[in-house]
Amino acid sequence: MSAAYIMGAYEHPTRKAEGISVAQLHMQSAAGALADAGLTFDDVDGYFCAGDAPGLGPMSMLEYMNLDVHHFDSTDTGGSAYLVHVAHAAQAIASGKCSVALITLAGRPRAAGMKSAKMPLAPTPDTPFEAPYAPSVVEMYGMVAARHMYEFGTTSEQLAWIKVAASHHAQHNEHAMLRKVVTVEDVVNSPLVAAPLHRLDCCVVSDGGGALVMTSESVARSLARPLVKLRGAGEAVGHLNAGRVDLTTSAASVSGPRAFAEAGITPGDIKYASIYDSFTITVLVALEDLGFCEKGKGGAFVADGNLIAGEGKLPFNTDGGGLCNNHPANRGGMTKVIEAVRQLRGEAHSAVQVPNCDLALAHGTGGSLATRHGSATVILERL
Ligand SMILES: CC(=O)CC(=O)SCCNC(=O)CCNC(=O)[C@H](O)C(C)(C)COP(=O)(O)OP(=O)(O)OC[C@H]1O[C@@H](n2cnc3c(N)ncnc32)[C@H](O)[C@@H]1OP(=O)(O)O
Repeated sequence: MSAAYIMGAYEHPTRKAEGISVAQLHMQSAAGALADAGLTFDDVDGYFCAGDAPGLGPMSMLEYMNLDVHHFDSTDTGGSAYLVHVAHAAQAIASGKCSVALITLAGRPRAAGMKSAKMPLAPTPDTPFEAPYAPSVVEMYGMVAARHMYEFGTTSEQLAWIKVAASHHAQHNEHAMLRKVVTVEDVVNSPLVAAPLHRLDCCVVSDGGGALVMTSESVARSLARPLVKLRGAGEAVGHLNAGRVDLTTSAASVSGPRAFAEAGITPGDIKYASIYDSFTITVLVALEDLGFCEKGKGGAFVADGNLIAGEGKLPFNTDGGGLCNNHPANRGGMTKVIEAVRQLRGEAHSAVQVPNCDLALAHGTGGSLATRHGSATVILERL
């Protein structure tokens, strides 16, 4: 496959979008990413969005943004969709369908008063055993955490370290929703939302958006921005219903190895990792499944600050992640790629910038690990 590069990245600064529509958030994010790349709306010939886009997805947004594209894609795998889009944009660029691909995300659940952790999941054909109980998403992840504790002895304190690390990073992010540094005690003493997960084990509810611009190699080399190349990508859908009960292994165990094989590297080569963090347990399971540690050893791996930039072995989510910074539209995958791009360009906050960051991983999860879910992993390289 010929090379594709992420040349523009933009995270909308708002966290509460009063008086601004979802379509406007998409468009403002797109404008930010294009300006970052040094391109304009007229340069875009490929467009990617998911179910958060208003109206009929690409049809409505192409009209709204007055884009004339040769190729579009509205694959929706929840929070992992935007990492799938990165991979699909690269394929479209490689096959000559487009040379400047725009990917956008936006939403305003906070302004709309939605607390998805407290809302019952809509019944779908693939959740026949769970739907009758009308669980919320955090209750589904609570089951995963409880099972991980039962199988491997993982503790609430170990999970709490993930929020602690995110908060250490968020204190430096002027846009982060939660900038207060928290302790393990703060997390385990916060109210239980769905046992064993506490309020501070959860991501924030935020409004906002984000966008990425991917280009062909020839366009990339004509721009005055650092070259961030897609080196490998993997995607997978996990099904955990119909009697198959393994709540502690996710589809990251498939998407991760696929991405590493394509990139020709191993987890030990990764200098920075953006890991989808709807809840602390989402991170822990992904770290194991991506191969950063053995299955069952995630608790020990994340403890004692191992994910904190400058202190631990694997700096993660240095923008504060969904746990503290931003989980726009209740879908965090886009921000995972954006912070990885900042790290590779050397544009992360100086307090959290990883020295010589040349290889980064971004991982997205969509859906619920306790049932069906989509995983997408991308490995990015700074040339
Ligand atoms: C694959 C996937 O995994 C897909 C997904 O992405 S699923 C994830 C989708 N998103 C969610 O589920 C959102 C999860 N979070 C929530 O629903 C809510 O934040 C929550 C239920 C955890 C808390 O809501 P709440 O109990 O009503 O708290 P709220 O009244 O808003 O705030 C009370 C305090 O807690 C704080 N707080 C709220 N949410 C917090 C959070 N996530 N972390 C830390 N503190 C939080 C507030 O800042 C506030 O602090 P002060 O009293 O100091 O002002």
